[in-house]
Amino acid sequence: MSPVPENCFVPTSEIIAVEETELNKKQRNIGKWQKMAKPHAFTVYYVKKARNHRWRCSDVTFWCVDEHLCNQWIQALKELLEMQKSRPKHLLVYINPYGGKRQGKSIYEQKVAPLFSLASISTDVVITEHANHAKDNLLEVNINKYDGVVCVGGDGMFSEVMHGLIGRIQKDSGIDQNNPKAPLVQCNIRIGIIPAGSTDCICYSTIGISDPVTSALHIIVGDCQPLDVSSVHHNNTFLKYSVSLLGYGFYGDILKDSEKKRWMGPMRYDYSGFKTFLSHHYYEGTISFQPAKHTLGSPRDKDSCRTGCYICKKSEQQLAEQHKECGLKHEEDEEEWKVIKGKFLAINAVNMSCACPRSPKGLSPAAHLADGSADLILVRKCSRFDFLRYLVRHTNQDDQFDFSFVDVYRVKSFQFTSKLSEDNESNITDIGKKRFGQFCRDHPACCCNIANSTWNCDGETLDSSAIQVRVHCQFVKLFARGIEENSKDEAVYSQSSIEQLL
Ligand SMILES: CCCCCCCCCCCCC/C=C/[C@@H](O)[C@H](COP(=O)(O)O)NC(=O)CCCCCCCCCCCCCCC
Ligand SMILES: Nc1ncnc2c1ncn2[C@@H]1O[C@H](COP(=O)(O)OP(=O)(O)O)[C@@H](O)[C@H]1O
Ligand SMILES: [Ca+2]
Repeated sequence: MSPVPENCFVPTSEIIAVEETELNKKQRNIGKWQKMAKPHAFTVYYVKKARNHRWRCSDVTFWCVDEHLCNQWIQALKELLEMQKSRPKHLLVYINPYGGKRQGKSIYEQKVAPLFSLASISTDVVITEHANHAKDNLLEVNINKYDGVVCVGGDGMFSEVMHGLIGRIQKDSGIDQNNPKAPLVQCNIRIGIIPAGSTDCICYSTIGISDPVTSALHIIVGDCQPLDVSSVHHNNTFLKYSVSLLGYGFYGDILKDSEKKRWMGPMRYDYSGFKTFLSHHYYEGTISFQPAKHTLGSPRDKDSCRTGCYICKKSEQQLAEQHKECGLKHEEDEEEWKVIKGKFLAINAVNMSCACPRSPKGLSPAAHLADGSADLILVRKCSRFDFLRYLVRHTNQDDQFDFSFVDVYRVKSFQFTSKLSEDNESNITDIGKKRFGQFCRDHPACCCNIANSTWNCDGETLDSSAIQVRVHCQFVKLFARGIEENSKDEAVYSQSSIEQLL
């Protein structure tokens, strides 16, 4: 029997399974049970909370002499489990075998599949053979027979599955995604993430750790965490959806360089990060945005989004009211736009904190998972030393927004146009541009922008630098509980409380 502290409790919502247990001879001959003629037993598997938001599957076995009483307990506990209606029974799983350190398949088989089978969850597993395999598959599969979709991989793999699901629902509902103002249909099929990628920021920012067993347990207990999603358009063409980082300049350049170095695995981001830091390119452009007046929070808040967050709840209520009023004209279009022109080292729009193992508090520590807004972070041209000071603050407790060259706004929509595309539109000759480009390549130390940067959209590059972005409140749902406050202290478990009842 596993050692368990005295006088503790397990919420039924965190029981994973209950099974009748066959006692072997050795077990029967220990302790007080050896005097029993024929002991009967059952085992309760439950979520045990460890440090740093880590969840583990623990078990405790209860013995008694009375076979009938033992069966009654098994029956009663199984009925309690049956009452947990939000738990998934049948899941569709996509595994990217090439994500991160290429361990997706073994992580799933060794750590996740045994837990799913313990929790009586049946699965259909697809090991992807090429990029977009999962996305294309989701457009044709019979999704109604599943209680959710699980992706094993990184942020890129999550993004692929999310695009498949959202695209499928819009297609089924006859919505044209190319129309930036189209009333999109929410995605109510929950997505689970088993982290096996390079950054795993979506997983880390939604449960507080990047750990496959913890994620599997969040899926099993059937929690639901809504997430804001940004739609990205270029004029009237749909480009992508984003849930974590939409980054131009620094993070766009890192991504572009790192794609050529996939063979390095997750290390490619550190290598390309160092290179991009040294290149110190800045980009000129205009950013216009609509401030998110509906949300209660601000990006400089000291508190961060946690399980049951009241700011996200308030946005949920507002969303429900908006749905009721649907058909009435929204004033969104008439609301004020702020316009900022400048030279930027980085433009980052984040729908969540973007916490990850590299930066446990993330790019915007007070961003909310489901408040219907994104935090727009503008890092203007500054010295290399100052930019390094800014980056280092992502890894310690100091405020990364407390710099004269950094501005942060909470927004519900924004647009960006680079100076180069503005100039192109005003018909500056290409020849002149090429000469300018040549000049700068010959003098790399000058740091000026010889070309546009690229947008990094959850780890995928976008084809266009001029984009229009709109945040859709609580647009997708995850199998997750959010990040729990002091999870270790709250959770206390016991064997003796149940044992005494037997
Ligand atoms: C001096 C150290 C400074 C460290 C600063 C770390 C800030 C890290 C913030 C990371 C935010 C990540 C947002 C998430 C993005 C992901 O969606 C996306 C896709 O993920 P996937 O591959 O799992 O599919 N990932 C990415 O785009 C990768 C972002 C790259 C993060 C690495 C940054 C390293 C920077 C190193 C700078 C080195 C300066 C050294 C100076 C001497
Ligand atoms: N079988 C496959 N072969 C090649 N690429 C794939 C495959 N399956 C998925 N992908 C693509 O790989 C990209 C990166 O995957 P991801 O799991 O996020 O890993 P990483 O975190 O290392 O970038 C995603 O954009 C996804 O579309
Ligand atoms: Ca948000």
